[in-house]
Amino acid sequence: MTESRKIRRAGPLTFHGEAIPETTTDQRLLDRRGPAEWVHTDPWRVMRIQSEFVEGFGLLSEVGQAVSVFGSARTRPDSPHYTLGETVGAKLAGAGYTVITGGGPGMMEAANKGAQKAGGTSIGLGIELPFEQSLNEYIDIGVTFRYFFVRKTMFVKYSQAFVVMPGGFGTLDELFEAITLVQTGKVTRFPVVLVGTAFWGGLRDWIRKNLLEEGLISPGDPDIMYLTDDPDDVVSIIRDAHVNLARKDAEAETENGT
Ligand SMILES: C/C(=C\CNc1ncnc2c1ncn2[C@@H]1O[C@H](COP(=O)(O)O)[C@@H](O)[C@H]1O)CO
Repeated sequence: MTESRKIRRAGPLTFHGEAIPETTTDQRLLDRRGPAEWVHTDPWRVMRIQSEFVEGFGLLSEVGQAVSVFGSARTRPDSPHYTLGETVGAKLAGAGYTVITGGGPGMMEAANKGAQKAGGTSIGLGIELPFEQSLNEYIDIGVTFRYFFVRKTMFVKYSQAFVVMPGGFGTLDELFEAITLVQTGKVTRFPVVLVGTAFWGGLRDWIRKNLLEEGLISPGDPDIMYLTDDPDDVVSIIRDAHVNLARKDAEAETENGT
């Protein structure tokens, strides 16, 4: 009778005889610490980035129709802009939209507050910053990201419109990212509504004069942005855009015979 060769199965792998490792996978994981520098390397960061996507998708994938509201982190609660942001948040919630913001103070807080007080769902997608900051107190569901670009993906993927209140560099970054995505056809069903004609009118004029007249954008591009002062308009612009898109979808389906 021949002596049977030793065998080790490790997950999908099978080792025989001399090929059997000295330790098991669990021993290598649990039995010693080893050096720690690798947690500060890019390959490990990729894993952390991946886990942020996983957490974000997991948290937000069951959220219904949602609108992201952007605006200054510095607006004070006694500012008329704050009151306007609160009203916009409330109107969006009243129309059945979940309100998503950056979860911070100022206009983000205003929109979250309005949405929550109106009985809607209020979400904050916070960002780790060099200084201590917690999510504002008007958030039902919150997550804090390490990476700006992961967080930006969440705003775009899980909202059906962007509302942009008065703000500074961060707000402008979010606005220009949104209109670039629409301009390049990366998102196709996405109204971008700027609230505050006195605040935003100058930017729209500048875009028309300097970008359109110079041929740096196409004639239809300025129209990617809607401008209004009226919170009711915000809701109807978004609703109408979605109704039009649904109608176009239905027409396309009929044409394709699907
Ligand atoms: C400046 C202060 C706090 C910053 N905290 C923020 N928390 C969450 N999100 C933020 C914060 N700052 C900027 N953002 C994002 O950019 C937009 C606002 O930027 P702006 O430069 O103030 O216009 C906003 O929509 C966020 O998504 C001190 O309190």
